[in-house]
Amino acid sequence: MTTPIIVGNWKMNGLSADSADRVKSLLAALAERPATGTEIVICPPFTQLGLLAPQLKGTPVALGAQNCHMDEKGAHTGDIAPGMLTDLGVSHVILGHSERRRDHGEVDETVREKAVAAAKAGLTPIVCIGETEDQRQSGEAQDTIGWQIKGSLPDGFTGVVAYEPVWAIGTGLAATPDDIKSTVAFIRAELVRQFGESGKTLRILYGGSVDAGNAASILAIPDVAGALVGGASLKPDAFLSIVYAVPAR
Ligand SMILES: O=C[C@H](O)COP(=O)(O)O
Repeated sequence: MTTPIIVGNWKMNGLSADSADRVKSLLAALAERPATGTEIVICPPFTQLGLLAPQLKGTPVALGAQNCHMDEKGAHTGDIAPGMLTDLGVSHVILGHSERRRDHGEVDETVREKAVAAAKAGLTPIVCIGETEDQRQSGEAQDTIGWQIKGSLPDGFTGVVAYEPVWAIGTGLAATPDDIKSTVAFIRAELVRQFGESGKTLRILYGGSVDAGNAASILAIPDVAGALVGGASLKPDAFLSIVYAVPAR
């Protein structure tokens, strides 16, 4: 059976005090009302990982990072190796987020190399794919996603795929359930084409303006295993509403 997964991507938000408070609120609520059977991951900025790791140890909330390098160590100023993340107790890493593709020239090939390195270090890679507004308008959404799947996911990939239409990120305009359903069906077919049997079980998340109001309808889509949540993950109540909106399957 597929384990649902809700991932909170804090992006470049969080100082020591507010991060610790946010986690405290999450843990207190989950102690009152456990979300048994759902994997919950929060991905704060690198600067908070070491501080939050002890707070999260032994709790139902796992710790993720927002990026990593593809090398184990070396002369890469300002970068973080996968082993440095596991060393802190990090278990997941987001790779190829469209904001990194946009701001840092991240391309499919580097995402693939990072996914290999992350998995080798014992991290679960969460690889992001999704079309821009221009690609959508020009009818290239599926081609784009198809190429990203081929280019970003390495042989033997066992991580998580996050479908995030770029135009839906941070805009308050989530894709409609019908659109998500058809795109996820396309992604599933591509995964099966690329990986055979194992492509049938890889988890696919949706991300892009998921909030407390739309989570239930998005998470009810049969092949959507969860959500990658940005803005709403900064508000414990909203994030928890999304966690609790995961349907029993
Ligand atoms: O990683 C998260 C996504 O980019 C979605 O962000 P958002 O929920 O703020 O639209």
